[in-house]
Amino acid sequence: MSASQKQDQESIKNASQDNVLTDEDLCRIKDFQIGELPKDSTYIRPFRAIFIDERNNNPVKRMWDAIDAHNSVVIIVYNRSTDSLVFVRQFRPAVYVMMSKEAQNASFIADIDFTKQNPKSAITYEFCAGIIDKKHLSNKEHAHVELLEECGYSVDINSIESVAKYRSGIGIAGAFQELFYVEVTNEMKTNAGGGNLSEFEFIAIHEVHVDELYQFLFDETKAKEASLMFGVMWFLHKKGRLP
Ligand SMILES: Nc1ncnc2c1ncn2[C@@H]1O[C@H](COP(=O)(O)OP(=O)(O)O[C@H]2O[C@H](CO)[C@@H](O)[C@H](O)[C@H]2O)[C@@H](O)[C@H]1O
Repeated sequence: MSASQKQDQESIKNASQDNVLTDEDLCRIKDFQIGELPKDSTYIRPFRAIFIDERNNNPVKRMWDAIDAHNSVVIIVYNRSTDSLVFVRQFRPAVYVMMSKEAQNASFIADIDFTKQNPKSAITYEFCAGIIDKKHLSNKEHAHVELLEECGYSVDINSIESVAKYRSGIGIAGAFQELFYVEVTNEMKTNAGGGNLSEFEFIAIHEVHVDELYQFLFDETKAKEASLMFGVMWFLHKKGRLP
């Protein structure tokens, strides 16, 4: 490793510890390419469902292409000390690919010229979240671990409440997701958060004051997931803070 690479790594590590990651820190992306998905991917397995549809007593053989993806937990984190919701930000390769495809009006992802697209636009705004990948842990325990790992808050697990259970990506994935809610204070922060470096997670914390949440939701320059839109609306309604 060169001296400048070492310096880069050191500055990223320090920024992560202080939790003052800039957009440049979050996406130092080079040589972005599209590769083949291996059949034994740990994260997603595409498949074709084949079945007989008997509607109108007229049996037809049908198929549906889909993905076997992990179930997940998502946590709405309200910081009472700052009257804000705590979000995480990270570079999302899938969002980058789709944004680039749209920007270049490309028919296929293989046609995208990634040298023309700034990866910063694919730094998303998300609730703290994680895949359910440990059979010995409950969904709430997964949420408890993610809150400490990504946001740095150590809370009593009993203070985490379940809000809703639903399916995500019903057209192609249908994966289960459980949404939780927890309240924290600055005193509960025991580490800088930022994610699990051994999993290459590299996450910035971003708080949005409750008075600005509604506007934040409809700011189309900030990439977000539908579950975040639902979770924020639920929170504003519950707290009587809808504008
Ligand atoms: N497809 C993939 N390819 C390669 N590596 C992968 C991968 N998915 C996960 N990983 C690896 O696993 C690590 C941990 O992932 P998490 O459990 O934090 O889920 P993630 O935040 O990606 O998605 C969570 O947050 C988002 C946003 O809320 C939800 O959509 C999602 O359902 C939920 O699991 C990642 O840092 C990465 O190293």
